Amino acid sequence: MNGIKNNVLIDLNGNGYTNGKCTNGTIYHQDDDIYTYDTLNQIAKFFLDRTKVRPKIGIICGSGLGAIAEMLEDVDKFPYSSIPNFPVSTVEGHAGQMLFGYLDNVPVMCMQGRFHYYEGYPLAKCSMPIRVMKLVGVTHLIATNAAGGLNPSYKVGDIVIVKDHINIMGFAGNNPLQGPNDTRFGPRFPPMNKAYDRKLIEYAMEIAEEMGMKDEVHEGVYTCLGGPNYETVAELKMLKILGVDAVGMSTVHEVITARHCDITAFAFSIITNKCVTEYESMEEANHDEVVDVGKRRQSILSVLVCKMVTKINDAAL
Ligand SMILES: O=P(O)(O)O[C@H]1O[C@H](CO)[C@@H](O)[C@H]1O
Ligand SMILES: Nc1nc2[nH]cnc2c(=O)[nH]1
Repeated sequence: MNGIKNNVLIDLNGNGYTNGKCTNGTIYHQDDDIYTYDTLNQIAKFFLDRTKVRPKIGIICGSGLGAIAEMLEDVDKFPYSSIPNFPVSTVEGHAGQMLFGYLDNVPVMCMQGRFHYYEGYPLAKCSMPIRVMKLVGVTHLIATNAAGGLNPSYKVGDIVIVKDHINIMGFAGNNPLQGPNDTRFGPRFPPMNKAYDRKLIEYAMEIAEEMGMKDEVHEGVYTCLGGPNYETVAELKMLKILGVDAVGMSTVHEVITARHCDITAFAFSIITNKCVTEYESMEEANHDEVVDVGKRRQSILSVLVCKMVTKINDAAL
């Protein structure tokens, strides 16, 4: 059971949360959505006190892609509900736990479940785990997501290596960096023209070629809408004109937050559905299909993530 019931947020474990308190009496959350440096440092310390793993790479598993986390070895697991001041996952396909462990002997931390704006969390709260990653020593982010394929050449199951994004929510004045800027994380006005690391994109394309997947892997432009509804035909036609290839409801605010604090960012989408751009079409996007396609492709994506982790580590980027 998860969702919102009688104004109480219910997490995937059935715990209820109201006014920042878990209804079993434990206080899990602060009462507001401001994540100060001190609060984030406390969360980082919570992890560092409980695991010996000192991660260099942070991974975020998208919808239906939780198996990526299952490749980790010597794992320490922290359900989000056990972490002080941490939000909880309320979406199907997002287990809601932080894992620390090793991928091919490389120390990593992995979010098995992310936070979305449509769950009721402000963007800064959705992306605050990135700052926690920074504080525990992460230098590289690998963000994965499920997305609708707007580029007509994309097929369901294809992989899109994100080469750039369009921050549509930012156009409307909504940005995870809004509010007072803490220069311990980064500058007030961070550049974003090199948001997605070019070297990592090239590595990913090389890996795709080695894996014989060249035809299923593309470089593309991703955008994040607020959700939770999927797009209208007119909205998709507009996004196409803007140059968008893949449409989702995540990742952009995570990457902005990562780049602000100088974490190198890499992201890819699994195309879980084709965006419907014709009124005559009988197809409709639905989350069950999104999660199913993610699950079907997660073993190949896990290999891709694993090879990227090794490459980042070997190249000491
Ligand atoms: O971006 P991830 O978390 O992979 O999930 C995507 O899939 C869900 C919609 O089916 C939305 O949450 C969208 O953002
Ligand atoms: N916004 C959006 N998010 C998605 N996540 C998976 N598919 C889609 C889609 O078609 N649109």
